[in-house]
Amino acid sequence: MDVNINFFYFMLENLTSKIGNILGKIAGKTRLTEYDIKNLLRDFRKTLLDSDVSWTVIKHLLEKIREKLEKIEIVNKASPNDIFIKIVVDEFLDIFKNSRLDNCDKLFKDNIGLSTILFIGLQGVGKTTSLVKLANFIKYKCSKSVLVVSCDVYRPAALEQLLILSNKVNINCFSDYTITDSPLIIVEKAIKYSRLNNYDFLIIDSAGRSHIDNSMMQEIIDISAVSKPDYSFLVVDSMVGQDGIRSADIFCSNIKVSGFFLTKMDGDSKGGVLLSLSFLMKKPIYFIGVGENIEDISYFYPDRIVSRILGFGDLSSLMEEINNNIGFDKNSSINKNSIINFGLDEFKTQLKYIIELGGIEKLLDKIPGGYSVDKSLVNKFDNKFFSKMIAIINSMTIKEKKFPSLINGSRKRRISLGSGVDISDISKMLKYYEKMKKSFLKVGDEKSFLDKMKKKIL
Ligand SMILES: Nc1nc2c(ncn2[C@@H]2O[C@H](COP(=O)(O)OP(=O)(O)OP(=O)(O)O)[C@@H](O)[C@H]2O)c(=O)[nH]1
Repeated sequence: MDVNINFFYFMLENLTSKIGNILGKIAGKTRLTEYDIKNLLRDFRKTLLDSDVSWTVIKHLLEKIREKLEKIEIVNKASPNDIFIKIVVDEFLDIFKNSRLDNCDKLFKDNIGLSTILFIGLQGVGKTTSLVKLANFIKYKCSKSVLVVSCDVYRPAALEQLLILSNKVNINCFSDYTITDSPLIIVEKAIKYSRLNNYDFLIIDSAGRSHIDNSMMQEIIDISAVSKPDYSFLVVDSMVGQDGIRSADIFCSNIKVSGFFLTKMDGDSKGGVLLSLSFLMKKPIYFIGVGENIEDISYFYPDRIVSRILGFGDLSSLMEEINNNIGFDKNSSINKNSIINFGLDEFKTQLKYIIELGGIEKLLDKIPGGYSVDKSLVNKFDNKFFSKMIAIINSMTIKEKKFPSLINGSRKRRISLGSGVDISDISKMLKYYEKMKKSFLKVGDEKSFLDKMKKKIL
């Protein structure tokens, strides 16, 4: 198990995080001059802009951070780096203070009678998928009965999509209405049906439009008036940047939105939209969507998003995923013996982990600075590449796997025949293995900035 930690250190070793670059400029200083602060904030502004944080939020943050930096006397062992990070993280977490809803399943577990939840949002943001994700969450995690209904009368495919998705996870979908029924009639019928059948939750999918217009808004206001939702979740696509903020503003000024469901957080989203939404709308983020599957729903953990925005990656989620998928203990320490005994069988296990965790691209997405890694480099290390290396190792004898230095030309020819790969690939694989082992040993000794940051985050 210890080897796993070293493996991730190996991944971190050659990467630089955005914040790491900024802090590099003040490393070793005992105090910050006015000039340092000016430069620090200028670089930091760029980091925030790159992370899709809106200008109003940036201005607020820079002001607060400047104030604190100017006031702070650097005492004892605290370095300007540590102080700067602490101030920034505190400010970010302050913006997310409404969103610390770790126990929001309690909200659903504690309901009495019928509760209604309304899903609203623009077309294609992931409304229907998120609605079924939440229905599934409430049914299976909170042990409550759930009915879903679509009142999108404009697109027959909308009902069909909801039916298909909800059937997949055995969630009941209300469809006892005619095509001439208006959205309000459908909602009234669904509420009546839910009450008669003692459902705990009714989740309503409203029609999405490509842009907000008056008739759409009026329809949602009317649905909201009829269904009197206990929660109205505005679904926002985290990839859309500032457009998401503008539409959220219009929704929030017209109807009572309880909070947000941010989708597609598994994509290239840099997290800034969440910060902007939280600051500008002053409403909590309840859930995030982290994939296309129904199980891909997560509570919103502010600290994880903060580390993503700052370019530290999403190490906590990554470690949790590893834990869930392969029983990895994040508290285990680096053990030199396990690195020294790191043979090709252990190497194969690491390769399998990468495949199980969704490939190198998914991993990079969550480690510090990972998103900034050259994509063409990432493409070279796709799952095909890892599977090829596994096939090579599978064609080796036990002795060869333990003592790879035994693998000479004739052994390579035999392995090449057995695994169906070129001899050059075997040499490449052995080189890669040696490099990884060396890095493990080296990183095991180092206390680099990223090592320290990793500990702070985990
Ligand atoms: N990667 C990823 N894809 C998602 C996520 N949530 C939804 N999607 C995808 O986004 C696309 C649109 O999702 P829908 O649920 O149809 O979106 P919608 O808002 O209901 O769309 P309309 O019904 O047209 O208004 C689908 O391909 C979903 O699989 C997510 O968290 N991650």
